[in-house]
Amino acid sequence: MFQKYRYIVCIPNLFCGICTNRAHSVFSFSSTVSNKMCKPSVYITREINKEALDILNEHCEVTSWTGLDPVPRDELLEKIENKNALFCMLTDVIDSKVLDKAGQNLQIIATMSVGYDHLEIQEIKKRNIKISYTPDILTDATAELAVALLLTTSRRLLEANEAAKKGEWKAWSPFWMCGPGLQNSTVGIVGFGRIGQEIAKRLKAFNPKDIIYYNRSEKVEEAKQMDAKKVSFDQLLTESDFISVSCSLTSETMNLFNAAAFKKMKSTAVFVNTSRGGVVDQDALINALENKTIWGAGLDVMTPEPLPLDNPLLKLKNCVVLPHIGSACIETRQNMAILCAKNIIAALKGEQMPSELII
Ligand SMILES: O=C(O)[C@H](O)CO
Repeated sequence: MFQKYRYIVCIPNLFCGICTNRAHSVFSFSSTVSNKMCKPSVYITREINKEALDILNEHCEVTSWTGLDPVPRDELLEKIENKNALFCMLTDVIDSKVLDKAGQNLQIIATMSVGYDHLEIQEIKKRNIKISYTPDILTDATAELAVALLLTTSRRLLEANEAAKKGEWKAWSPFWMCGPGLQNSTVGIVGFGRIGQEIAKRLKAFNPKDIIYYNRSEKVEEAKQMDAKKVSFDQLLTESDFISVSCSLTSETMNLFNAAAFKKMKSTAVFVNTSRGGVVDQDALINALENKTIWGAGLDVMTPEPLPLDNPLLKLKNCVVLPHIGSACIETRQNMAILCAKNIIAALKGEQMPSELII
């Protein structure tokens, strides 16, 4: 689309309908007057795969942060100025300060994540900036990780591996390294969206007695396949042997798992969180694990991330901590970046984005 307009000049402070820059005005000239190509600008907050970058480079002027760590705040505030598009990660807080710095040219914020609690949605909407995210393509990878984490926690895989390495494995022993099994258990899923349903589907293969879920709305059709039943939050807490959390972080789910919630759980319960750390009151969880109010926890997400090395969660034997790797399958992450790039190009062309966040 952009190539059509080969000879254009941008004059600041007026409106450009071609390069999509709100602060430019476009005049078409004959080739003898000017051959300056005006491309929209994109800032990427991390290094991404070549396939995704190629899509962007074809149509846009791309600048990126190439450090291994997340882009420093000051760098982001400097580089976002006058950009047309922002390709960001869940590690980047996009608030009014960033948006003010970006100015009126910013048209699309594409986050390479399904979660969007790092975006100040109201501020973004107020400025008529579009938002895209990456649902669906990471569902299988995240569900797979949730199941792996549940089994790692319940069957004490890390503890057992460490014992073997440390020479604590003296002989096969009848009750050593035992943990709760899924067979005949009750599995509770909190947040029965795409990821929650896929977790339930996978866990069904382990022959639990019941699968129950807690969700704002009832998912009658979706639940049929795994014979899952909607229950109240309290019922899920009291009846579940395994609780897997896959809801998004909102004002309603913030600290949903507090001291009162852990108290209602079975002392044999295994708690697994692959959504966001904010859904858990972490001090209450530490207490519950230390006092054996619950049996164990597997966490892919926590507060803050990364977890400081002196955090008690890292010292507890009944807690497995992973560094937020839910969607970390090679192909999944590549596809997430490609989807972000496609969303940006579509938004800049004024076309429908493949995965716009509409809330
Ligand atoms: O929000 C997301 O995309 C996930 O947390 C990434 O693993």
